[in-house]
Amino acid sequence: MSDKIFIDACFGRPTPYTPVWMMRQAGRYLPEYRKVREKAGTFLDLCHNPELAAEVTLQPVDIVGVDAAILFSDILVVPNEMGMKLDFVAGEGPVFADPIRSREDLDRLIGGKEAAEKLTYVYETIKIVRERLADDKAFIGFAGAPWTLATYMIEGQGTKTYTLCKKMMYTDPELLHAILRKVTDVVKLYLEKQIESGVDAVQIFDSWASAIEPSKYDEFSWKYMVEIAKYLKEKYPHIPVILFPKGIASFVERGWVYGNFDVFGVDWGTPMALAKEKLGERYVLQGNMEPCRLYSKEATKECVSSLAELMKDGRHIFNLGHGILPDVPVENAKYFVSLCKELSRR
Ligand SMILES: Cc1c2[nH]c(c1CCC(=O)O)Cc1[nH]c(c(CCC(=O)O)c1C)Cc1[nH]c(c(CCC(=O)O)c1C)Cc1[nH]c(c(C)c1CCC(=O)O)C2
Repeated sequence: MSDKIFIDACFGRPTPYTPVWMMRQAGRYLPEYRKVREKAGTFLDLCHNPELAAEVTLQPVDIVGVDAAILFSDILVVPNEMGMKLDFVAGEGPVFADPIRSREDLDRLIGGKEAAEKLTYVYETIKIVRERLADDKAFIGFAGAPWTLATYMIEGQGTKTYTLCKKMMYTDPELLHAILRKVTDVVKLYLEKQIESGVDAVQIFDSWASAIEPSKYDEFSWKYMVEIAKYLKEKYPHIPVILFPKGIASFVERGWVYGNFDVFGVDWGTPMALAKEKLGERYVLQGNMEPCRLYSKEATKECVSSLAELMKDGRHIFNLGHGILPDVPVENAKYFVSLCKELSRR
């Protein structure tokens, strides 16, 4: 048993209630976040400032009452430290000025240990949070899945069609694999360093998993996530690993998911009952309320009640099925968190 119910839940141990946190819980829906963000300057300035990044990491624990803090940073600091210049353009999201289009572009990037060692501000943030976080709360570190990171590195920005990375998938798969290999090797060391700096668990976000057709998903994404998980589980068996591939209900349906990790993050497009039937004995399940339900207390209650009933035997962690949106009323986020605890109390 751990002093943190989130960690017990990740390992499927009995807990007094089902723990809850929200993806993207440190962010713009909180006025306290917006205040710190203004003081810091740009979004990247905030990521680079350990004192302020630690402050916003802790905000949702204090304000909303979640059972775990998630490191405040962004998945894209990794390619940024590999040498790709990153900007967050207001209204447009992240932009890389020099996307990868060739082997030469890739070869220019820093890899392995050298890249992982440049992320010192992240490790500093973790050390500060560790000191300030209450003993009964868990601290989650994270990274982007190699595929999701590669989509930004190749396209140069967010995309709805993924044309350039999918063109590469079918016309030059060796180059795409070389990119994924280089990113995978950095992410392994990056997460290892997060663990050494003090996080209690890690989550890998494959937010754009659904862009890949099912017969290619394993080859271009999942196997790299599983490789990272295996590396971490062999070295740190006591640290739960959570994998979140968004939009792969068809795999869940076939019970295809494999790998040595602890928690499977269920997105909002996959029915939790299906995930429970197909994967619930092998993995603890996290999720999966549709984030837009947070706009309505009635819609929130309807979902939390049915999740609590379905998962009343445990092996569950409450979360949204993707990130919280910036204009959700804070009061509704608090309501969600307290309802999850209340309705799952054993
Ligand atoms: C795809 C992705 C990104 N970043 C992330 C993902 C995977 C998760 C997901 O699918 O939502 C992960 C992420 N980004 C952020 C966190 C912080 C921790 C948390 O609270 O979960 C985490 C875990 C902060 C952030 N990352 C970003 C913000 C907003 C920046 C601001 O304050 O202006 C925050 C709080 C910026 C960001 N970062 C990214 C985009 C597309 C954007 C712009 C869109 C947007 O604004 O939401 C890339």
